[in-house]
Amino acid sequence: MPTFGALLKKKKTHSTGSKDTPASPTVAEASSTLPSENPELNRPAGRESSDKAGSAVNANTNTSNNNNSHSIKGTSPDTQMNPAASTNQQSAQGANSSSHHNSHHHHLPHIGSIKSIINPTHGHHGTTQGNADANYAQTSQVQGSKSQARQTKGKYSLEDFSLQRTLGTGSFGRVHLVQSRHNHRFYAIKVLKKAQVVKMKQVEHTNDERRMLQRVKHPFLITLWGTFQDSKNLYMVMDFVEGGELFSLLRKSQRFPNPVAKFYAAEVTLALEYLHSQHIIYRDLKPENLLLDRHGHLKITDFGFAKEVPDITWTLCGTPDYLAPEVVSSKGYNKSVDWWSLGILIFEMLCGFTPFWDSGSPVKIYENILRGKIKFPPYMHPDAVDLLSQLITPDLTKRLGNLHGGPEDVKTHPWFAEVTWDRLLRKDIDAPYVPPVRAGQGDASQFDKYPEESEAYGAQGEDPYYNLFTEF
Ligand SMILES: Nc1ncnc2c1ncn2[C@@H]1O[C@H](COP(=O)(O)OP(=O)(O)OP(=O)(O)O)[C@@H](O)[C@H]1O
Repeated sequence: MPTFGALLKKKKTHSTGSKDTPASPTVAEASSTLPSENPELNRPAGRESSDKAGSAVNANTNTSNNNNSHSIKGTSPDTQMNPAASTNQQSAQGANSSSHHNSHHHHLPHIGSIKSIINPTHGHHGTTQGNADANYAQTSQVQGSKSQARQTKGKYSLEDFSLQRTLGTGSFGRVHLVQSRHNHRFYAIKVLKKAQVVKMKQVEHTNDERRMLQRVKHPFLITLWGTFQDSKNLYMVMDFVEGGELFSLLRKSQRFPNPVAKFYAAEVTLALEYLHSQHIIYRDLKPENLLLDRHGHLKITDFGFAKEVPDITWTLCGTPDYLAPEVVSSKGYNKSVDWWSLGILIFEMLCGFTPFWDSGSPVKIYENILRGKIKFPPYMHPDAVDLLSQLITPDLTKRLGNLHGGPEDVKTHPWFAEVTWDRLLRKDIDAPYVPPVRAGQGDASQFDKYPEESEAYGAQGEDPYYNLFTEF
């Protein structure tokens, strides 16, 4: 078993660049906006893009242990409000972190005292947003892949926001907490340096990220409100997911009790089911990319590797620990890779380390993946062992999720027996851990602190990459 210290570091995303097979024509730019979007601010502006992934989440329902008291009439206290919309003002206190969250701190958060998190009898006080999600859930099943894309291109500009602290950094830039100058709500803006994106051959992935995020709408996926760009950077405006990364919670907890892991795994399963129904493979599942909203529900962030793939693709990308053997050995692959990664995620949540981890060396990890031997610790529930054996299996004809029954096979596995899937989708089940955040205040205390950069955004000037990010 790896030492705990070695595991505190975040896992790096890897990519060989954009070599995917040509995906089917991407969804056309939206012809209509969502009803909640405010058309006020449709500026013909530049574009921005973002790349790579990190982790951020956001959520929108009240649960019985929700301590938020900040509802604005008629809306969820959460986000789901167009940054440009002028609405009732919330207190515009500057965001800011007070208590820095120390990821090396080993105290256990209050997740041990979970009520039966999967038990539907606990639960629920849906807010407006929660109901909106529920409505969505119902209609989405019917509509299948006919979802409407939000209009995101060139929708905002830097002047619409006041920039606050850095929430996280990635390979191409950083993510900032920002406050809308219009509705005074808080958002997260991912800033990507174009030069860095180009240098790392991630132009196609960055454009894909924007396109995929624009398309998706699901309770457990981050919402992208808009994108823009200046001569140096691409910008993506997203919900601010206040509760921090699942990664931090997991490292503090060392490992999750069986029902806690089950709760998070179930929410991820629903998100994967949805993405796959849209013919999108996610390809970068890991706790670093799962954010907790203020109520403790998950939001998957970082669509830097998400791809529309009707059939198969070949790119080597993702994070070594989580790669399926067919990716490592450069065979064509499909959505089955996400089910493999779900297995790795569940393993990591239950054990505190990934099954193929090996002194942090990607090459050794790849060897272990191809060898395919997993040691399940004795404390792992037999149902979990059975599920993981079926997810983390190199044989694509045997991998759960990739069989005839599709995601249903995963959802009906005995390990998930107590999960009431429809209620979970409505966020009608209390999360096992509610992050201690001051809701709606731009409270970034759940995020690590990062040194701020002095270079100002919004530079005018020549843009050598003007033709590469036209969708932003
Ligand atoms: N919507 C959000 N709300 C709150 N925090 C966020 C949000 N999006 C991202 N973050 C924070 O910023 C970090 C970096 O974001 P992200 O992973 O998307 O960037 P990246 O450039 O893709 O990173 P990487 O190179 O690791 O893939 C995340 O780990 C998370 O902590």
